[in-house]
Amino acid sequence: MKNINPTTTRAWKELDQHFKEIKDEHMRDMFSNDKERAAKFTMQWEDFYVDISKNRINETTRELLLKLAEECKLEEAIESYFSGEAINQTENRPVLHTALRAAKDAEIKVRGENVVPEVEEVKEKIRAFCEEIISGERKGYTGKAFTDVVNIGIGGSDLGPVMVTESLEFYKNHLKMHFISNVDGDHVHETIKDLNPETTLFLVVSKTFTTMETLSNATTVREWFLKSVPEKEVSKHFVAVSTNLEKVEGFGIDRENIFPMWDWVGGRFSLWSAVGLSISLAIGYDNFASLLEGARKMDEHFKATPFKENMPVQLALLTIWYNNFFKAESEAVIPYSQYLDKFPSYLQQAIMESNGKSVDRNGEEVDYETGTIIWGEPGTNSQHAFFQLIHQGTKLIPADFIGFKRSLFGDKSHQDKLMANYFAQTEALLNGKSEAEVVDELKAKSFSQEEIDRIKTFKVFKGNNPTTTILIDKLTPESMGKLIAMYEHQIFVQGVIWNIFSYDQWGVELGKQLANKILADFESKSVEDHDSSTKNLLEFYLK
Ligand SMILES: O=P(O)(O)OC[C@H]1O[C@](O)(CO)[C@@H](O)[C@@H]1O
Repeated sequence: MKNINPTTTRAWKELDQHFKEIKDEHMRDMFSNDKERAAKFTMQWEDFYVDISKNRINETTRELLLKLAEECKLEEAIESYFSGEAINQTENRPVLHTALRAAKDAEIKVRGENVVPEVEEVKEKIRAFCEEIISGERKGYTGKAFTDVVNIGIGGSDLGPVMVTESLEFYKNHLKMHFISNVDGDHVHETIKDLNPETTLFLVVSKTFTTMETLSNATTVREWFLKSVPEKEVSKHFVAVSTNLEKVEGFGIDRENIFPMWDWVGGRFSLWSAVGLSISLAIGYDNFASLLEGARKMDEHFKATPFKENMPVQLALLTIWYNNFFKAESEAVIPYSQYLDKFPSYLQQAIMESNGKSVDRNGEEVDYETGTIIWGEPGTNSQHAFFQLIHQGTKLIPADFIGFKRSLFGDKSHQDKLMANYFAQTEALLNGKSEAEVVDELKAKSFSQEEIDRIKTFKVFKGNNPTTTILIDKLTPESMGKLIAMYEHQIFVQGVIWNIFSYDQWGVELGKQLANKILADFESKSVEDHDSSTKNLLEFYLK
């Protein structure tokens, strides 16, 4: 059976027509014409309150988007996703990050074998290891307890761990965490310069153990370590997380110091596996388990909730509405919590590496837009940086506003100011400010008519800028797990509707191959085999 091109569905055609009817409607009027609007477009589940009413949709839009999901066989796709079918067809693998947080007694089969017992075994290894390191029972080569942990990894082997570790900083213990990702030697040396090898633990994290950045960084760190420590002590200070046990052993890390993972876990969805070892070390295994539990609850919500009330489904359908009908070029994610500083960068990999595809599941070039561009920064900082463009620029930028009802230190005065801004921005983006309002305001400030006429147009805000408000009770390991999993499933739904394979990343391979070629050219000092621009640049660099 051919996979469905979404643009050939009846729902798509109806959405096209519906879009023409609704595209100029102002959300201000939608609200004043329907007093029930907010209630109709709000979803509540556990500690999550998600309000999508400040979006340029009405009930018909929602119905048609749901019809699109049905025609694209979303329900069947979810079943295949969770049951371990090889939905990553270009790599012939299942996509089972959900198995990493499944209940202990769940049965999830990969190639006929239930993988849950093996997952539990690795979790037990993580738990025991973290407890020994945190308590100081397991020590470095001179008998001192560990004080610092360095995670060496890149992409999914870095972004998830660093983002969660920083997001859950409040729950952290005494261990100081460091993350080395970039192959930039300055990054490596800046990180290790003040570390004491006697009390530092290194985690080399690479699913494939072939990634140039991680192997180079790990080699440099190992050499630095061996400058002051005998080689036999490496096993006390270096552990690895990988699927590639032979390569790790080849690097000189003992088999008992390897935490395995599996090819059915995609790098950008791997923080729930042993890739999250740094998270578990930083916040303790019990908190790591709560993070997983939150994600498991979101998995259940996603599987069992009717699509109309289903948070990941509704968020995904909105992105399709803006991306494919409004032709919005990007989406912003604005967390109103400084702890979530790295959340937008984490989502950039999760979303853009997954859905940046232009060939559909039939192997044909798509003739519609896919993958959305994601960017963002925490509020209120971002209000003083790029919000001007969202409010008064020419581009339509739908934005997710993530906030928490309660702060962690309980400073109500700050929390109220932070959240006043959070609510105010979505209200301002919705309503804008009309010319009449601007004129009244200027008159009240005793501006002359001449001055009013001169400046009024600059002060008008058109409004009608869509936002989704994701309001969560409190930032905890569990709510963080739910939040991340919500976006993971949003990515899945987008991929199903766009009819693309979300779980490979062939697009990053070419650059890697060329980097290796150029590295070889540096050695041989021969740069002939390049386009003239690259050749000139290489010559200039080598001079
Ligand atoms: O964990 P590895 O195998 O070192 O890969 C790191 C990253 O490289 C990629 O394969 C490509 O950037 C990512 O998907 C992955 O997260």
